[in-house]
Amino acid sequence: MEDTTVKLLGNKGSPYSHRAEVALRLKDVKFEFLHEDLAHKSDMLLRHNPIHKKVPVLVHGEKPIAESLIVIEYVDEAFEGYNILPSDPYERAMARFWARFIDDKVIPAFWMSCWTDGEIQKGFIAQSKETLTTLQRQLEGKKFFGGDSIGLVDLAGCMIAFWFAVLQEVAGINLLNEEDYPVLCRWAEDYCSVRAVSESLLDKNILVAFFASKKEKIFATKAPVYD
Ligand SMILES: N[C@@H](CCC(=O)N[C@@H](CS)C(=O)NCC(=O)O)C(=O)O
Repeated sequence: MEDTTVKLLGNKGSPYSHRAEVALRLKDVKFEFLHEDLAHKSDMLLRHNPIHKKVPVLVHGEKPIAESLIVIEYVDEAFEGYNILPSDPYERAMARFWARFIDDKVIPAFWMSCWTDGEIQKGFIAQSKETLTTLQRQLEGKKFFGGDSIGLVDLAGCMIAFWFAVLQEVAGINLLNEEDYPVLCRWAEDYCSVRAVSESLLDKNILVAFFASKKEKIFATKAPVYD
């Protein structure tokens, strides 16, 4: 008989892992969450994602799927129920465009704004403000990027909705705030209160403590630190 079990190799502290987990919860897929300690990766992770060695990896039966945005699309296509991507081809293309914009532009500029200082930081803060303003414009007149319910771009933006507040608190900056980004902040609250999302999130204080304990190392390397 064909193996149809679903396993998610993930880590609750990872926004990329969160994307995959919420996708499965939205679809009501029964899955086993296999926690990965990223300082000591399991053989299963290394075997299933030998190229990037990162979470998330979805394992459907014997088949591994890596890279969070690809996992979301796979989950949307492989399982019935909730539609994460729009059915209209143009709308799908636009959702993919904005999800990529978040990964390629919004996250890197914000991350570097947190872990640099002086003139270099000023440059990243300017970039970050521009990307957040551009993204906020996409939300005008809508509850979620996906419309009335969350979709691909909302999942892609989970780091903005939850992790950015943690990072800026630890870094001591105040980039994403109510005054400058009222629409994004309202969206962040709405996103975090969707059940599939809140069930997947760690307590914010745990994340603050985690990043605070790694602050100097991250500042020095500009990269996430897992050990
Ligand atoms: N582009 C990847 C990024 C995934 C990623 O960066 N995962 C991190 C956790 S937040 C990871 O597993 N890092 C382990 C490592 O870099 O060694 C995706 O979208 O899935």
